[in-house]
Amino acid sequence: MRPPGPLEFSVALRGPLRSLVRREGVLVAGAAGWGEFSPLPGADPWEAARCAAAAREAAEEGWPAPVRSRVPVNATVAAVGPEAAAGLAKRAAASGCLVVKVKVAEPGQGEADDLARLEAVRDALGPAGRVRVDANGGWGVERAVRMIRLLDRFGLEYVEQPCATARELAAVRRAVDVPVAADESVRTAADAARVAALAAADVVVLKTAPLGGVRAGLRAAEACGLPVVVSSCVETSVGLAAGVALAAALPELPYACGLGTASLLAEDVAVPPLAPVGGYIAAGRPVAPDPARVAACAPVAARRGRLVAAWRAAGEQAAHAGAGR
Ligand SMILES: O=C(O)CCC(=O)c1ccccc1C(=O)O
Ligand SMILES: [Mg+2]
Repeated sequence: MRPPGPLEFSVALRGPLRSLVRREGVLVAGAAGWGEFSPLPGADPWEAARCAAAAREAAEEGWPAPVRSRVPVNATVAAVGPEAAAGLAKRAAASGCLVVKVKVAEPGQGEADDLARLEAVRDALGPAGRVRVDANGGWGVERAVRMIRLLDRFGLEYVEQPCATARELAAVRRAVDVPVAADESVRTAADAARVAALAAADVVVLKTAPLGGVRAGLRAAEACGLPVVVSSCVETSVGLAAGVALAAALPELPYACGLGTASLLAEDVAVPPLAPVGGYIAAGRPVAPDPARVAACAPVAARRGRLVAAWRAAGEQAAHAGAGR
């Protein structure tokens, strides 16, 4: 039987994560299963090509064998007010997830907002909880050093992408005791090696879609020789399965992964969603879209066809560039 053609989806987030309010893309089927193509808004054509390569790998090739049966995950808290942040952290803890990543350095907010949010999350989790922060490159070096020292009152597991560039990350890392994680600074295996060569990070965050797939993620981990955290781009459960496959195949996995993001979407294409139970996502569960859910997640009529066209263009670009290979 011929696999169904690419299926378009458009789903809102329950609340904004930075400027991200909606995720759109296509689900593609192949001999190995299902892949998701959903580059983040603002992805350049090369990144979109790597996203297409990741989707093609998922659909056509499948993934390397897992070396663990389950993947620990963190909960993700957007730059919301302290009451809302405490509520989310309590829900995470009650579900068995004691690691929470908190967004900081939100444009338009100040130090007091970050401090209040961190205090609320720390109080909600209690001493057994672990808290990490993600600035998405929003601080300069001086501000980062100052904020990291202030926020470390609440005990930071690490600080993700405090500044925009790898050189700035290195300067921050020399000045603070809190481990530094590189996210936006790593979109290729070469980037991962450069972060390591610059001593810019203690931890590298890897995302399967912008890297070009699970195998590309394994190569990036090897290229840097640093501990890695696998994180999502807030994909549907089909895309999250690739992140789980990477996390499950890595030789070492010392940190909880940012893959517990199905709950950030208002709707999903799979039943049940690929969500954590007791703080872990089971590895190796094949995820296929549910036809009724896909129909419910279809883009409005006026926008149909646009996402398939983007997928085809990115696929051609990937074939030329050898993305993900
Ligand atoms: O890592 C997590 O906890 C969730 C994923 C996340 O934060 C994220 C989601 C979409 C785009 C960027 C990011 C990011 O880590 O910066
Ligand atoms: Mg990040």
